[in-house]
Amino acid sequence: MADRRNSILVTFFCFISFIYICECQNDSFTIDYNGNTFILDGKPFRAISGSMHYSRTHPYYWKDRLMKMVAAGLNTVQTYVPWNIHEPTQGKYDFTGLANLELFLQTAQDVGLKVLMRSGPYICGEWEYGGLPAWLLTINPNMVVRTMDPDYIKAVDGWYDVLLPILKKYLHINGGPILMVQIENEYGSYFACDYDYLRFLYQKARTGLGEKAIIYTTDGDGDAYVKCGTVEGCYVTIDFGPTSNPASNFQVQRHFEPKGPLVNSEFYTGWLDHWGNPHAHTAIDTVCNSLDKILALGASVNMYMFEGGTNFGYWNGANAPPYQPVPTSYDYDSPLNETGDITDKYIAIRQTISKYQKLPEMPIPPNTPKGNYGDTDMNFVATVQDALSVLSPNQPVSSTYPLTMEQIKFYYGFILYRTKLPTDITTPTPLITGGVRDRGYVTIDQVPQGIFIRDDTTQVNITGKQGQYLDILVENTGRIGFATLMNYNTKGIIANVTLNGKILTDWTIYPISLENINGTTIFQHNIKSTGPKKNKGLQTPSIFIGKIPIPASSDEPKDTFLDPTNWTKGQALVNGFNLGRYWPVMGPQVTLYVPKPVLKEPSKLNYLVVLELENTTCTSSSVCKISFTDIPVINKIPPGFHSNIRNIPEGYPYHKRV
Ligand SMILES: CCCC/N=C1\SC[C@@H]2[C@H](O)[C@H](O)[C@@H](O)CN12
Repeated sequence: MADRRNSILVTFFCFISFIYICECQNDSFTIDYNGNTFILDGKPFRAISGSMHYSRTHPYYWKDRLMKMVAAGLNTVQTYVPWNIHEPTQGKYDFTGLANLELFLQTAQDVGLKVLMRSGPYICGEWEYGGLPAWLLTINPNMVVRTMDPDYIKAVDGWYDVLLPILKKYLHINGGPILMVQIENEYGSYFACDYDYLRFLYQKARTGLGEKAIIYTTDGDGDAYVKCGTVEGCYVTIDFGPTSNPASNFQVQRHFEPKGPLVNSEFYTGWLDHWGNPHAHTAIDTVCNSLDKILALGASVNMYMFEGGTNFGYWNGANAPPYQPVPTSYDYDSPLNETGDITDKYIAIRQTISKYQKLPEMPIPPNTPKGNYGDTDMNFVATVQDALSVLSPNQPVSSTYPLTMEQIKFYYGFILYRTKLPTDITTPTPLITGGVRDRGYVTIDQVPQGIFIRDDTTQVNITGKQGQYLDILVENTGRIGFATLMNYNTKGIIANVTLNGKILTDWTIYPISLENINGTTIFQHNIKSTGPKKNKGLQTPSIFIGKIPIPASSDEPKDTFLDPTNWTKGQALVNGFNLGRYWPVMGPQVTLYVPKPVLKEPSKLNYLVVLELENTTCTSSSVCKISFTDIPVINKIPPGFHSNIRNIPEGYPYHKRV
């Protein structure tokens, strides 16, 4: 009898122990330093990951892109948290629309992807100011970001108090999809090498995320980079592209992590663009041959980018020196193109992965249909000056000398500086400024005189009469997001303006909000304008509006592309959604991506609003056109280049990246 009781007790104990072990292994993610691998829920895990930035894809399409990543054999998605989209003004937070972080994390979990979370506060990524909020510059324009600068640290501390509880909730060890959290970004590439700053971030993250969370860093594959890029407690990972030898690259990681999983956090499938340079291109074979070697080593790898997406609005960043803004398209020549379509690079990468990982038994989700809507008649509304009642409805700022955008707490897009000519100027006279960031469109009583261009044109010769308006419409084309010049990022007019050597004073400053213009406001305000004036090959910066001719059909609207060919440079908004900047004369990007969800069904009016800064074929009396096409062009060969970049021939079922 006693034996029977004991055997039942032993069986029961074994059962309880088994349950306990299983429970402990569920919701666990650890590093096995002896096995050189991650352990996920008790089993070895190798991340096959791709980068997609939620702030660069319309949330309507997040699931589409993530499902395509699953279909390619990926088990993980990597993404950045852009601080500036979440805290647009200090102490005010936004987690909606493109900034809906929790929806993105929930969607990733729903499709079965784990997440590598890059929490910042700095993220680089060719994003505006590397993700840092521009209001930092109002606290102290001489702030040295990414250091223990007290003003910077106070702002980071406040932001992490908001962000970390969200990330903790979504950690895998708490039932969410996040496997591990990166702090900072390639910090070893930054001049400061401030270990106290890294320790602050690490301690803040450790406290906020808990003892079990894996916190890591990413740096370029060089000992000097990693030495300044990481700190005790963080797991070291590196990044390198497809043209080097993975085995030797990983030796750098091994210098700092003798044991543990090999991780390439950014395996470049393509590269970034700058306005005026040819579209980046990395050959498919180059990418796949190197990926094959990385996978053969048993390493975890994140493909940067897997889907690049778009810098909507004013969110593009810039590099320097020389100052080079990044285009609206963040296509990155990546496996999923800017609009999330399958490319032949996707097919080839999927094939490579299939050698190491059983592909899911699911069809590859199809490309989204594209709408070819033809020409939109664009009607002249007003010059910027004549539309100020709508574009800048609040009281303008008056100042003896020009103030920066940050000084008037207006951070992105356009700002108009106005003063009056102090005397008659009968012969062309030099108007000079050493500090317009980044392009300044000069008019005298709305007659174009020329353009100030950062790092290029600092003098414009003007003529005019005493008392006429001297206007400078300044475009902030994106804050620098990499290296030392990040600390020189104020925008607008940042130095005095002189006319014939004399400092001009008594300025009136108008922040410009293009979102205020739509199909009703222009009638409500009964804007009157004498029409753009033309001079020196330029015309007064002007607003145009048109109704997009979407046919009445049950399968409309669709994704489409705005083609501003015959226009020069400006900004485009559809139904108030800021698509981004266009600059077809410069390239490589010509068309702007219009995601389907920003369009209304055909029975309703879809308005296109354009600010054209330089010139068009139309005037106030003639209607001009902008077409909506189903074929993107982002690889125009820019002036002065004779690149061998091949056009992307269109083809079903996917776009060819040859
Ligand atoms: C040679 C410059 C290296 C700077 N690092 C870059 S340029 C493209 C990518 C993205 O910016 C990414 O956000 C960086 O982490 C690494 N990287």
